[in-house]
Amino acid sequence: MAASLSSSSFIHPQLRHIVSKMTLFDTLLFFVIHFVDKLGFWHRLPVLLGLAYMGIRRHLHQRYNLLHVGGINGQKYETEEFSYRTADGKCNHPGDDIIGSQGTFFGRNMPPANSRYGLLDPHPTVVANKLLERNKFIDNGKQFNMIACSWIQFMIHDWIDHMEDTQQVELKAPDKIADGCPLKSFKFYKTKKVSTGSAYTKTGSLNTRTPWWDGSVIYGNNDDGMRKVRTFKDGRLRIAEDGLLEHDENGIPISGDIRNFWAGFSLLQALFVKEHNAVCDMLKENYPGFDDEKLYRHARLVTSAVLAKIHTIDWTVELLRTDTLLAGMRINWYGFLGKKIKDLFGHIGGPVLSGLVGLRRPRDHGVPYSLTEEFVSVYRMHSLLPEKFILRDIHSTASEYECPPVVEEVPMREMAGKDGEKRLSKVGMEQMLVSMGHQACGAIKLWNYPSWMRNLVPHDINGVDRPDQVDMAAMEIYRDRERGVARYNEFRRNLLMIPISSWEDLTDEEEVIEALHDVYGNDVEKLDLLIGLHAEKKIKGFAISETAFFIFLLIASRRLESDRFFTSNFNSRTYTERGLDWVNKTETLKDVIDRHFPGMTKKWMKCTSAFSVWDSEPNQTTYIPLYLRPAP
Ligand code: HEM
Repeated sequence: MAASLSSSSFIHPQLRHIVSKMTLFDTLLFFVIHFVDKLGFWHRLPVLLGLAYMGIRRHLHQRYNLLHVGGINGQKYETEEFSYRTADGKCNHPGDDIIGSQGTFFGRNMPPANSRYGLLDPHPTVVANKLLERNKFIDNGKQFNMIACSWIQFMIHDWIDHMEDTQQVELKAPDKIADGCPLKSFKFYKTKKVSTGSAYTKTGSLNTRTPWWDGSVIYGNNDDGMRKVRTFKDGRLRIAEDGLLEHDENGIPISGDIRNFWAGFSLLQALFVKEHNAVCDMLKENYPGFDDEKLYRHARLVTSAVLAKIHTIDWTVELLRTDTLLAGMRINWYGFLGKKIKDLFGHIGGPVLSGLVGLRRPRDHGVPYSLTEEFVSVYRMHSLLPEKFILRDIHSTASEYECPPVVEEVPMREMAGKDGEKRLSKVGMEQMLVSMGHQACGAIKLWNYPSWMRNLVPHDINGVDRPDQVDMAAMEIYRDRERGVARYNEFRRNLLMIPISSWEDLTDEEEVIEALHDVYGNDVEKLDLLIGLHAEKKIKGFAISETAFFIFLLIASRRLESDRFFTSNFNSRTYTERGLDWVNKTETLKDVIDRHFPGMTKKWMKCTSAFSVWDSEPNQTTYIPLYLRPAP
């Protein structure tokens, strides 16, 4: 029955072979989303129907888009003995101590690319020059500010980084375009390929960060990293007198992850060190018997949960600004019944009614937790970064909510690395935060890749400048191909999306169609993933493409539901009564800013979320309950 359904002419011919592997029930569910996709309107459905569409899609992705890479080598352990987040991410999965720890494989959301194209076809520098190179900075309007841009780098540095090989590769721009390239040739380390023992992918790559949402960006990814950042007194982390990160004798910040740091990123690290230390103080006051270790462990649990919560119900909601996504993200945390019911009765009735957080058992859908190659690729969002950072005067007499006057426009290169740290220490945390709040970040579009990143000094894992500059735009194209990430159309098919058959299916912009034609001819299969994600017509309110969103839909939930500390151990026994209370009472980044800088948002922030441009209008009150809202 399922086989005959999958050969139905209703299904796009290029999706039939994928659907033929589904169960009858899933084939029927696929029919529903495929029907809606053909009409192209899921995002215009009323909230409840939009949620149903997303629910079905997520279910199908959980069944067909989670692939484990590598063996399962871990040991059983006593979960009771490890009721805290370990330094290297071990001992989180209840049945296997290694899953999700530092140095484990990136998983996959689809088999490695089945591409007939070579690593240099078309040459990455040609793609970078003709399709990515920024002509004129395009911003994101009022939707997303520089705090939002730094936030996602902050999260990336919590979750993912590829282990490098010791061998380098050199990319040389072809003669015909070399003059237009900031670097005519450049060298970088290959991604390290490790044999996996898996049938469908002989080699894979390793994640040097712990993929759990465990705050490793401030706590480090292993024992050494953790020791560097702790004071070993009262659970607290190291922080300088001025509230910023401390630095080593070479001027490199001391924090959990310091690769490719810049002022906005290290500011967020400092803010969450403050948060951690404030949690320690609160715990110490309430539980005077706790020693340094106990205070540290509990404060880490609480702070990591605050990070995850802000990302889920504040950052993502601004990234994907629609009522359906607002409802969806709140359901992920609080469930359909909402915060009030959950606060009153606890987690009742399963993931839909009460959310993923607090589930009785972690759920990995039969595939051990990891973050995936495809997840890394859809988070290639360097176009969020502007050319200049706009520093503002917070001592001006501008009245409430007015945009404070500009003091200086600083080239982003000077805000990065050690120079950026010096700037930040002169400016101070408050001026930096208010300035970031008032500046829109870049839009994820073609021809908007930061030009200063096309000859960038990258850092090694210790935050030290590398001798070879790189053209990041070209390198990103190379990286996806090198790692066997499917090109755009294959990627869509694997995500059960309707593939494009002409450039006109991707975009209405004439200029873009012409440029795509110039680089890829008529061959839509050749289109690189990064370019497709940047060129795709966006859903109203979405700062990212729909294709990227479907990976998020799957992985954002997975980061919560697979983690013991967000599910079976999200309780007062593990977090303490007061610790859990702290998480429950913190809803947004604004709450954290208000805690550490009282008065700042009152004076400078007019909008609702600290991630939108601060002088923009607050969200309008609407009296229609969220779930009953009509189509946008
Ligand atoms: C000043 C800010 C930033 C700098 C200097 C920077 C620099 C870099 C560098 C040098 C790499 C390694 C490239 C490679 O070897 O393949 C990288 C990787 C990456 N960056 Fe950034 N980046 C910045 C901000 C951001 C932001 C805002 C995002 C937004 C999501 C982001 C997302 C990523 C991702 C997803 C990777 C791939 C990681 C991996 O290969 O595992 N970065 N970045």
